[in-house]
Amino acid sequence: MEPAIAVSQLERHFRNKKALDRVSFEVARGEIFGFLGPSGSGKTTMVKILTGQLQPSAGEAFVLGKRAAGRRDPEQLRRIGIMTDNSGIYERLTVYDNLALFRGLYEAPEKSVAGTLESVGLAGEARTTVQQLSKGMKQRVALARALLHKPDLLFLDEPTSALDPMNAARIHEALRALNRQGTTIFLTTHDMAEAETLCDRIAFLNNGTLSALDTPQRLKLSHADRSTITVVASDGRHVVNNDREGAERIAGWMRAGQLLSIHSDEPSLGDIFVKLTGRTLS
Ligand SMILES: Nc1ncnc2c1ncn2[C@@H]1O[C@H](COP(=O)(O)OP(=O)(O)OP(=O)(O)O)[C@@H](O)[C@H]1O
Repeated sequence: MEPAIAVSQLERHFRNKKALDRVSFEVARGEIFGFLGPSGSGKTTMVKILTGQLQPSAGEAFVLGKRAAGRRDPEQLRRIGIMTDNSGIYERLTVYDNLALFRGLYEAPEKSVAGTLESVGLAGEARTTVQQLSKGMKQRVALARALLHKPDLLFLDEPTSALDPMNAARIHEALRALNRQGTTIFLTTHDMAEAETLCDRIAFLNNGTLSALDTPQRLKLSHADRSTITVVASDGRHVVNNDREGAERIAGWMRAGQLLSIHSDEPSLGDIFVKLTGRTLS
């Protein structure tokens, strides 16, 4: 099956600034793919190119088999969903009326409004005016709008930025449910925890170039320090060498019934980003 997204040697220049520089990657159908990078690294520029809002300066990008050409293709727009921020949500309309408006544009069935509100946990707020909602709820209205027509591919630019953990978790839950039903998800974030819990694979973007692309697990394993092991015994925490002598010490704690836990020294995604780029993610 052709990939959901195929990007090859993509570049975007703004005057003398290279926002994206020879970026290549593919996103398989059914994946949740995370584009991770600090502010100004080029994440939004990539989303804009893939959703037809911006023309690339060089290279190619294909979305659901069609070239992303820097113009809005109505047929393609019906197959993708885009959630960038809350803009485009009408504050003075009710939650229901906001979605009903977009349902008309997408030619989605009438019952899709209630079903979508249910899926993002807003069924009880259908008659509430948007301006009365909390920030987290507004963000869920924006998500509902992007999901309404059951897109094959969903683009999310910082979907949970500035949300409290509870609201972020609600959005994550809705995204997982959608993904289980077959929607491919491309999300940008600078939140490592979000990338790690949600994404099948992640790409690290730094100054417009990709510096790594893999599953969170493989990235962590490939950068793990295997020379030491952390042991928690009943007398405290110990770092032992990963060798014969270390094994003897661990066996000693086990024999004495004092071993509580053993951990390999895995770096966090943030640590790996710093190691690869010399920059932090925030
Ligand atoms: N329309 C534009 N004109 C000039 N420069 C731009 C334009 N859009 C983006 N840039 C520049 O391109 C670079 C990448 O910007 P982009 O918005 O893609 O980053 P980002 O990773 O999405 O950042 P953030 O996380 O802050 O949203 C930045 O240096 C930005 O200033």
